[in-house]
Amino acid sequence: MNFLKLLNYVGKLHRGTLISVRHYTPRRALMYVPGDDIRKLSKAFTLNVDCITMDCEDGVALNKKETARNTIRNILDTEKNVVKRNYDRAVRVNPVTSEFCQCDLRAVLTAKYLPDTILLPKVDDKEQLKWFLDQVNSLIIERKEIIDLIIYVESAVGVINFYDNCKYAIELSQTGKISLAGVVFGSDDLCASIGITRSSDGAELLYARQKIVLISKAFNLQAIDMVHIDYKDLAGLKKYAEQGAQMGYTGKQVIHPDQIPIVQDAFLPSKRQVEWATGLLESFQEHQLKGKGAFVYKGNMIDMPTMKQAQNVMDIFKLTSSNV
Ligand SMILES: CC(=O)SCCNC(=O)CCNC(=O)[C@H](O)C(C)(C)COP(=O)(O)OP(=O)(O)OC[C@H]1O[C@@H](n2cnc3c(N)ncnc32)[C@H](O)[C@@H]1OP(=O)(O)O
Ligand SMILES: CC(=O)C(=O)O
Ligand SMILES: [Mg+2]
Repeated sequence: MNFLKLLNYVGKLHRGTLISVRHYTPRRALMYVPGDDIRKLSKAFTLNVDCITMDCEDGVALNKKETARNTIRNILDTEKNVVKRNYDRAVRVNPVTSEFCQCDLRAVLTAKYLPDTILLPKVDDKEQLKWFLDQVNSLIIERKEIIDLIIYVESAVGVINFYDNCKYAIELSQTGKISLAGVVFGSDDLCASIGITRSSDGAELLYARQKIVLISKAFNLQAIDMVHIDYKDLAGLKKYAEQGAQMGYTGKQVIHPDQIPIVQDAFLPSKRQVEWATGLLESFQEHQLKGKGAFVYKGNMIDMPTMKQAQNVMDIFKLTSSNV
């Protein structure tokens, strides 16, 4: 059996943990750019980054909210950066509970070219999602495009309601023009919501960090890990990025260009991992044909669950390597 047939075969045995939605947009690094900062916006579009998030929310001062949404609208109205690009063009609007959300949505969703993705911060409950999805669907009802939605978990209430919120957003998005694709862990707002003081090892965030990735994967959603605000600490960033990838996160938020390559490397399986997975899958198939469910590969006992882990590595590699 050749390798492609083998992959199809194991694919039938195990549909990867990742994404059963209509398409997969890699978002290893999701980079914020304040929507009112033209210099940074221009620079962002020259960078090799999976996702550029033009921000209307917390990276923008209260007295610059209008400037930010108008600047983003202008960018969306121009053809530049629309074709021949391999980045996700996203907008983070203000939360539903703010006075700005409706104006942000109107500005962004009546533009000549729609963003690929809308990020909705501070999602606490189903009522907020209902209001938001009604607004979006009414604004883009006549448009051909379908937009990805990414929601934020960043409050005590948001963490508690997270499962129900995901379920509800998926139900609602099945009938509309916006489709839930992922979740962002907003660790800084969560610290503020709970009264957390950050430590160097992040132990105080572990429960929420694990709960968010667990529930996201239960719904086949992308999970995007926390921001590393000490943006000059690239060693610390690498450690947290690799840890997030090990935990099952599919990407991480970044705030500075220097953070991009470290994060994008961490969320793409390495050559060594791909070789390990490829060899394991081949060996698994050979042993299956010989009637052996458990065997030894590189010193470890392998059976079906390890084969599925190897398949995950290959799934992530195939889904994200298109952007490399
Ligand atoms: C918790 C949250 O909500 S996180 C999301 C909200 N926060 C943000 O969006 C912050 C985004 N980041 C930033 O604004 C900036 O990186 C800061 C304020 C942290 C540091 O900014 P600076 O002091 O300008 O950084 P620095 O001088 O190292 O920048 C180097 C170059 O990268 C550019 N740059 C820095 N950050 C960004 C960015 N996020 N996007 C695009 N370009 C950027 C700078 O403009 C500069 O380019 P230039 O020399 O051509 O002007
Ligand atoms: C990224 C973000 O919004 C937060 O950490 O609160
Ligand atoms: Mg936040």
